[in-house]
This record gives sequence, structure tokens and C-alpha cells, in this order.
Amino acid sequence: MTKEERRLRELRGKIDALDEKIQALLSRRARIAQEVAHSKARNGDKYFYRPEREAEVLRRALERNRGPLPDESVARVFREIMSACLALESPLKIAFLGPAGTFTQEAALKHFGQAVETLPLGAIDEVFREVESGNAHFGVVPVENSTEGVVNHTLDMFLASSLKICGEVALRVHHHLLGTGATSAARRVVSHQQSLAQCREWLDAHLPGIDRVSVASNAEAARLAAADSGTLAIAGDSAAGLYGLTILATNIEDRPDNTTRFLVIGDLDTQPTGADKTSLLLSGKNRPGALHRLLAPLARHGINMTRIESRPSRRSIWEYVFFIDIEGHVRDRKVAGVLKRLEGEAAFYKCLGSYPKAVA
Ligand SMILES: C=C(O[C@@H]1C=C(C(=O)O)C=C[C@H]1O)C(=O)O
Repeated sequence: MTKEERRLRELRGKIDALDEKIQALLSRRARIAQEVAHSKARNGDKYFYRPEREAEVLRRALERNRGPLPDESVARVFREIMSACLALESPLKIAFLGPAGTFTQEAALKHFGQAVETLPLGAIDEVFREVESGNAHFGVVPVENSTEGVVNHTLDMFLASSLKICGEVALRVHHHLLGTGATSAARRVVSHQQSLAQCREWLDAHLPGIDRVSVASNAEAARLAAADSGTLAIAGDSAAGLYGLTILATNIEDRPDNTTRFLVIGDLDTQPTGADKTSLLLSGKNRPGALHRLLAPLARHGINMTRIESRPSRRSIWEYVFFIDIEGHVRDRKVAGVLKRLEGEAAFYKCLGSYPKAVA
């Protein structure tokens, strides 16, 4: 045995010893999580799942992280530990905008971990319906992209739905050009309309003059490309794997920080964590300065508004509702006071939920 071989054996011995300890600790952790679940059951709690506690566990893990593993890897490991612990008692059923292989599925697994039952659905309103009927515990839907803006259909669903927002997921979205052959044989490139828009400049530069066709999802695009060598798809890693496609060009999104934000919807009130957001649906009274009047209490009390979108109210023409995200939780005293004023000023007011800010 050479000196290097001896060294390798020694290092592997150390890893084996550590793995044994990690595994013993994991089992101990899982048993304690089971006790927590039994205590919640005795307490009559509807869910064992606690988004605010999970956010706290992840944030602590990231605060402790001194490398060499990147934050993203540390968060993923802890996410899976919690997911497996929770599934011991009652695996969650998660509905999402499918089919399998979409970025929404990636977001759902990033948030809940792999130890869940997944229910891919064909449309955003089906996700709302399945959660409302209790057929799924929670749902995951896209709400906005950093390059292409808002997903209107998701916002419109909240007008009539009784579901609350229980969490948010931020996912870095990397698009690849996929196909079965070379790009020279391509007649058309297909993808979800948002993805085509997120790669517009790349397509102009590299595939000018080739038809761009929008389809229902990135996964559907991958399926079409797998069936026809003249069709290229723009989709992510999971769709490439699922349909056995070759990656012809990687990370073709125009902006390297391209991120999509997803919402977790369900029938659960979360507790404050100290780093929360609250989403509101409002409309002003029909008079001059209505929006200014509506938002003035936020500014006066130093509450940060992170987003505002306006959408037709769907009740009468030229009447609009505003979707507003603020920092803080409805149970924070300052926020509660300001929301009371805001509610008094609004013609229509609905709190869509307070939830922990996305972690990692
Ligand atoms: C163990 C608990 O229940 C679940 C499992 C968690 C975990 O494994 O850390 C965290 C929150 C809950 O989703 C808890 O509430 O502490």
C-alpha cells in the first residue's frame, strides 16, 4: 500500500465514524419529532406541519454555517431532514401547477422536501380547488418572475378563494435549450410563454428566424421536443432528465439572477417569526387620491411595502383592486394597528395571510 493509499483509508475511516454519529443523531432527532407530533395530536392540532418553525430551523442552520458547504446545500440538507421527520407521522399531500418536471414542482420540493406526496395539476385554479376541497393539504402556485413580472391568474384566484398564503418560495430559474439532435435541424422552439420571454435576447442572438411557439408548460415543451427532432424546448434540469433530452445550451436566461416567486396556499394561520411578510387585497373608495389615502398609514408608521400590483376587480369596469405585500406579521402590534386604519379607509379589504419570508 502506498503512502497516499494509507492516507485515503485513514480519511475514509474518519468519514465512516462521523456518518455513524450523524445517523445516531438523526434517529434521535426523528424520535423527538415524533413526540412533538403526538403532543400536537393530544392538543387537537389540525396539522403537524409548522411553516414558522421550519423557517426558524433553516435560518438557524444558515446562521451557523461557516462553510465549506454553501448556504443552499445546508438549507437543502436540513429541509430534507425536516421533511423526513414530518412524514413519519403524516406525509403531506402537495398540489402544484404541473405536469411533473415544471419549475413549480421544483419549488414545491424545495419548500416541503422530497418526503411528500405530490399532486401535479393542469391549471392554477385546479390547485386552488383541490386544496379548498381538502384533497390536498397545501398548494404551490407561481406568482411573479423577476424578469417577466406577475402571474395574473394566481392573483385573480385570491379574489374569490378563502385560502390563505402560508409561505413563499424563491427559486433561481435556469433555462436550458433541449433537444434530441443538433440545433441546425430545428424548425421551431417551444416553451411556456414566460420562459420564451425570459430568454428573448438569447434566442434573438442564437436562433434568429426560428419560430417560437408558446405551450402550456415547460414540461409539455420538453415532451414535444422528445417526440420530434425538429422541435427544441426551453426548460429546466428536471424536465430534461424526465424526458431524456440532450442539453444543447445551458443557462440561456437573459438575466443571471432570474428568479421566480411561488406562494404556498392552504388553510393554516402561521405564527410570527420576526422575518415575515403579509399580503393584502384592497380597493380604494372611488374618489380623488384614494390610493394615496389608502397607503399613507403604511408610510407614516414606517412599514415597508415590498410590492404592489393592480388588477381589474371583475365587478365593474375600470374598477381596480390592489395586491400589496408588506413586511411584518398581522400579529405584530405595529402592523395590526396600521392594518386597522387601512381597513377603515378601504372600500374592500382582505388579508391573504402572513407568512415567513422565503429562506435561501
Ligand atoms: C417537530 C416539529 O414538527 C414539524 C417538524 C419539524 C422539524 O423536523 O424540525 C418542524 C416543524 C414541523 O413542521 C415541530 O413543530 O417542532
